[in-house]
Amino acid sequence: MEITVDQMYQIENKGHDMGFLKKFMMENAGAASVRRLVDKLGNIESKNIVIFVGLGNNGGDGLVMARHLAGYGAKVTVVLLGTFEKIKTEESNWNWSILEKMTSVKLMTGNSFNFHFTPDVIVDAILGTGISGEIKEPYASAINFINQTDCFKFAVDVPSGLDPQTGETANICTKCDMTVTFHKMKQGIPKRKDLTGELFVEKIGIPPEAEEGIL
Ligand SMILES: NC(=O)C1=CN([C@@H]2O[C@H](COP(=O)(O)OP(=O)(O)OC[C@H]3O[C@@H](n4cnc5c(N)ncnc54)[C@H](OP(=O)(O)O)[C@@H]3O)[C@@H](O)[C@H]2O)[C@@H](O)CC1
Ligand SMILES: [K+]
Repeated sequence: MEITVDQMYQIENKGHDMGFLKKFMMENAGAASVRRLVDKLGNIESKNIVIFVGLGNNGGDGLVMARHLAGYGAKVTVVLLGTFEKIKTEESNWNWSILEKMTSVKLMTGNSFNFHFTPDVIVDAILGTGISGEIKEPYASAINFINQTDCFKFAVDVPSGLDPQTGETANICTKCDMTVTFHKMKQGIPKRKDLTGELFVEKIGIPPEAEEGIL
């Protein structure tokens, strides 16, 4: 069953109100994403993985992935597209503060994408269901960088720039090899397999009762 983005937000909020906090959903989303990536790529030890992170909860999922990937021995670089004071949500902030204590993950902020290595994998955790309008900077430059780099590209929830409700793209959008979306498929995403690559839906622990009265 495919759902609307609005239904997804209602289910997420109801689950949170039941006591299954968004930070737990985020943890499960990031962990499930890493499992899919490892299933696909096999041993990722010593692989260079760059995670582009937006300031909303899509970015938060990317921060969770960073911690899990470091646990697999990958060389992880996180590029926060802004400054940490501008992170929008409590759960993303919480995950950022954990990474600040981890020397195994390299943290970069701002809009310069000068790496002293070629990424093996890029994780696109820039924009998810919160997208609206034309893509602004520095997100647009990050999306351009991703599209110009030759490596495996993984989209968290939806390729950034793709509207998960309509399947329409903004002025710019990442083209990915794999996408993992959460809880249930959103209506617009499967219309654009050309941008999602292999597409999976992962459960993230939201109680089915959170759907009551919504679906
Ligand atoms: N559903 C679930 O159960 C769960 C969902 N989870 C995850 O949360 C994600 C949704 O998070 P979200 O609501 O924080 O929105 P998100 O996509 O991060 O974007 C908001 C940010 O983008 C910005 N922005 C917007 N448009 C822009 C533009 N055109 N150009 C530039 N910037 C733009 C906007 O900035 P603003 O316009 O407010 O200044 C704001 O900073 C969802 O996709 C999934 O990955 C999981 O954690 C687990 C549970
Ligand atoms: K994304």
